[in-house]
Amino acid sequence: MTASSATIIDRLAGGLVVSCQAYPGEPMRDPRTMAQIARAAVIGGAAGIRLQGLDDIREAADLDVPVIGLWKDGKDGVFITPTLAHARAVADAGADIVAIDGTRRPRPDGLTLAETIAQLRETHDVLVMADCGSLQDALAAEAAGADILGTTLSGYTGERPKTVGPDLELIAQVRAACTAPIMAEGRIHSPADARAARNAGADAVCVGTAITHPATITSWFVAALGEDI
Ligand SMILES: CC(=O)N[C@H](C=O)[C@@H](O)[C@H](O)[C@H](O)COP(=O)(O)O
Repeated sequence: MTASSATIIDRLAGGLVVSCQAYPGEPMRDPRTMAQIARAAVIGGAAGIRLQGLDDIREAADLDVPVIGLWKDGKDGVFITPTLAHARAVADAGADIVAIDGTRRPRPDGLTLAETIAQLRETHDVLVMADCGSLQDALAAEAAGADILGTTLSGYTGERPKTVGPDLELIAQVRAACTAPIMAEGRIHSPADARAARNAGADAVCVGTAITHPATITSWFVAALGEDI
């Protein structure tokens, strides 16, 4: 790890990363809008920002916090920065950390996770966050050379139940078995959830929907108003 890589990890330690993503067809799906939300999150104290899509990453070039970039291609199976080519493009767009699918599933380009990380490092000086779905994924991702282990895909790959809040059990399992920094991510919907994720052993916490997806947040309130008391 280079000195600058260590600095980036240090800057995220103990902090909140805000994931700013809008989905295809949604009104806020616009790189400028996502960059504005990212800047607002930084004003609020975000230690890092997670952005999806090459244009969104480029648009946020002026942020002075580390940017975790990814490129979602597809909706099923391996779709988070699924190939080496996607990973290189995310790095070229300016991400400090490239988030890639960190599961043990076959990748579309036929490379293993270890080969992907090694070949990315031959061309780019970037950190790699492995988006994992289970302890087995995290162990394999650490062995493959990932710099950060994310719990991003817990509940989405069939190996773990989709918990109502964050998968605290998985965070604790990864803490006990791995030494790489852990990013708790996925269904962290409140400050209390974020604190619980840290208490379970996460080094940093990434929140998306509960901060940056107003359609979902609105639906939570609407559902609550529709409940009988
Ligand atoms: C599973 C998947 O595709 N996760 C994506 C990864 O980038 C995003 O859709 C999530 O919003 C992000 O992980 C943050 O999680 P949450 O929005 O639950 O705070």
